[in-house]
Amino acid sequence: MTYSVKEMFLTLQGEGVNAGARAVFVRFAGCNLWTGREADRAGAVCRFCDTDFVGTDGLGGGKFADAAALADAVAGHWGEGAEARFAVLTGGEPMLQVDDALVDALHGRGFRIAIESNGTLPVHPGIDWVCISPKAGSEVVQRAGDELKLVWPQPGTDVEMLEGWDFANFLIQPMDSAAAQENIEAAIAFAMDRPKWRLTLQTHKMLGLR
Ligand SMILES: C[S@@+](CC[C@H](N)C(=O)[O-])C[C@H]1O[C@@H](n2cnc3c(N)ncnc32)[C@H](O)[C@@H]1O
Ligand SMILES: Nc1nc2[nH]cc(C(=O)O)c2c(=O)[nH]1
Ligand code: SF4
Ligand SMILES: [Mg+2]
Repeated sequence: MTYSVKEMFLTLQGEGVNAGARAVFVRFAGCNLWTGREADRAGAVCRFCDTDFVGTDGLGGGKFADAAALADAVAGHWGEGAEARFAVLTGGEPMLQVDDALVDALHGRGFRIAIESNGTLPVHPGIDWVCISPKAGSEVVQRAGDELKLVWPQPGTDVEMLEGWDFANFLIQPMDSAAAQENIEAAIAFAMDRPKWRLTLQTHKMLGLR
């Protein structure tokens, strides 16, 4: 199958338990919770997205004809060295495109695979690190994984229900917006109130990384 990728880049994972890890990011085009067009944002299920995932015109992006071509490009971004190869599949919503062939091709090139998903589609069982970020007003079907990363505040979130899901780590991430400072304070208060959760920050934005 053909994969549509907005952009691809080598950086440090900025968020979550793996923050600080060298990783190739693959940003798939398209999402099922927003078209990506500003005109549609107010009416979307997910209205706070900080990312351009429309089209395939970003740096390192494009249409990849098959899994081998995409995995070769990921390996090219990583460069020499077989140790600790790490790829993060994000978007957009990566589970609209990730399939057996891609998981096998990345594993075949020695990559540990992480995913950033909204959880509305089941995550591929071959993924090595599953990060789910639930969106208020959506139906999350992927209720197990390595980290649940809740962007905060999101009115309408049933926090007690989330706490019953089968995740190894529960993370609270302040929403980046015009109200970023208030949102940081709200996320700190959340973590102070609920010891099961830990604060995570978008460190790449603070460090000037992609
Ligand atoms: C752009 S999304 C792509 C992956 C997937 N669609 C998802 O939502 O998890 C990557 C991560 O950024 C988070 N995110 C998006 N907009 C944000 C914002 N304004 N502030 C903080 N985190 C945000 C998402 O919740 C998700 O954890
Ligand atoms: N450095 C860096 N870390 C990230 N963690 C999650 C990201 C994403 O947009 O999915 C992201 C990103 O875009 N850049
Ligand atoms: S689900 Fe993820 S990619 Fe889609 S609009 Fe929301 S934050 Fe952006
Ligand atoms: Mg991002």
